[in-house]
Amino acid sequence: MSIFKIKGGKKLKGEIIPQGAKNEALQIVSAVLLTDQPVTINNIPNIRDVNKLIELIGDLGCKVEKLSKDSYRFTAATVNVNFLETDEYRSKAAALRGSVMLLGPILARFGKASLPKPGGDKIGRRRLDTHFLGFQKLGAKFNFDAAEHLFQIDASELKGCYMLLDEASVTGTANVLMAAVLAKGTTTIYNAACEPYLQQLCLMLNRMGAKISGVGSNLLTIEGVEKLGGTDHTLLPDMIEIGSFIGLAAMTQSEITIKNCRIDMLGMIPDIFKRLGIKMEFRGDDIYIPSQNIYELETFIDGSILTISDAPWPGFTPDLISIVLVVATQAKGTVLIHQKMFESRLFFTDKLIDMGAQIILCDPHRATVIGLERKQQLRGIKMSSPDIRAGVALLIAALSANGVSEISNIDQIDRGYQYIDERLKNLGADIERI
Ligand SMILES: CC(=O)N[C@H]1[C@@H](OP(=O)(O)OP(=O)(O)OC[C@H]2O[C@@H](n3ccc(=O)[nH]c3=O)[C@H](O)[C@@H]2O)O[C@H](CO)[C@@H](O)[C@@H]1O
Ligand SMILES: C=C(OP(=O)(O)O)C(=O)O
Repeated sequence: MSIFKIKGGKKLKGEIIPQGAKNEALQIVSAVLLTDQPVTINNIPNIRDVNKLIELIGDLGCKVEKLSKDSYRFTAATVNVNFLETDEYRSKAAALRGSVMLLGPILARFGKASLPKPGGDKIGRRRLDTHFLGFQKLGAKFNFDAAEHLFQIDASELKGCYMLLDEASVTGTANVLMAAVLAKGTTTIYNAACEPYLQQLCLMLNRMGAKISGVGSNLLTIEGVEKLGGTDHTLLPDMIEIGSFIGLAAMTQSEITIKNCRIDMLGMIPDIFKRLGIKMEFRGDDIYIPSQNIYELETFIDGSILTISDAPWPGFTPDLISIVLVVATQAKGTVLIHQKMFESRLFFTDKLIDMGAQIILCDPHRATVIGLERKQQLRGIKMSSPDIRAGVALLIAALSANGVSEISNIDQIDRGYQYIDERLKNLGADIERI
């Protein structure tokens, strides 16, 4: 497995284009199984998780044509549902969380499916109850084979109904929605996740002939239809990459322009980075971040210490909490970082502490960061990337640090960030894949 070797402390400069969104790609690519007609998807990132899902779709019998470096045409005229029971499927699906979203479309179109435990980051408990309860409400019957660790699902007749999701799960909402578009009658999903990627999925399904209303809200109404047709779809820029690049610019005192950001879809992401004291300008649809020596953390209006926490959309995404935390280590001021959703995403702070950061890990969900205000640079060390976002946070720390760092387990980074070393080199970073 490769390692990133980084010589830190260099200011970077230039323009960077965000990749197509990983977590949107996983929903949208799964949805191609809902129709026997061709679906063309543009702006697909060349990253491990998405490539694996495309491979799985191909293994299931869907015709996959690569039209250009980031466009694919999928035609799922025939699908071999029995492939879901093979060892090959099981080992491939176990490698990525997104594989769980194949279930909704397969149940909707073929009435049966099986599911091994999906993969994804080990960042805390990641329940699938929302998915399963939603399918059950639509009439699916589950059988868990404990010995094989396999769920067998029979959904020969899905019927629309009202459901209140037990939590606003992103992949759970996408999955149940994809099952409901072909169910008989009307389904109402309350407490639906409503982040931009789900909005994109709804818009694409409507273009395919689905009847979904309430897009962008937490109350989706879906009138089931008999059949869906083909469409073209372009993925949004990856908002987590955009946030990561804002953090990178601030931490390394770099002047960076992030191109074509779809700023209208970023929700509160720019505002949260502004609360860290990071200056940025919106130039058309680009975000320009000037080189900044000191950035000062805001306090709350009453003068008390700022807390930054995650919440389901339109709250701040949990996937950027690790990036905010690392950026705060060089800020002026103190901030409490509260990762509410996942209980194992802050343990990487021990590596930042080894690098010289001032952090108190209060409990698995909360860390207080006392900014160094550039009085002291972080120092390069050897470390391993525990999950995708902590991996990038550590990469940002290493790029800002004095001396050489080595980051191992970079598969975790590669699963979500396309050609990251090449793109950072283009900005002037001293990074090598060894
Ligand atoms: C492939 C994909 O798209 N992955 C994203 C997706 O994962 P995923 O869809 O797996 O995450 P969920 O939205 O289900 O939420 C993750 C966990 O947060 C907790 N939870 C969730 C909602 C809620 O209102 N309250 C609550 O406590 C639950 O314990 C849940 O297990 O959404 C997560 C939350 O934005 C992101 O971190 C992941 O990057
Ligand atoms: C946690 C993430 O991904 P996954 O849900 O695929 O593990 C992420 O994208 O930050």
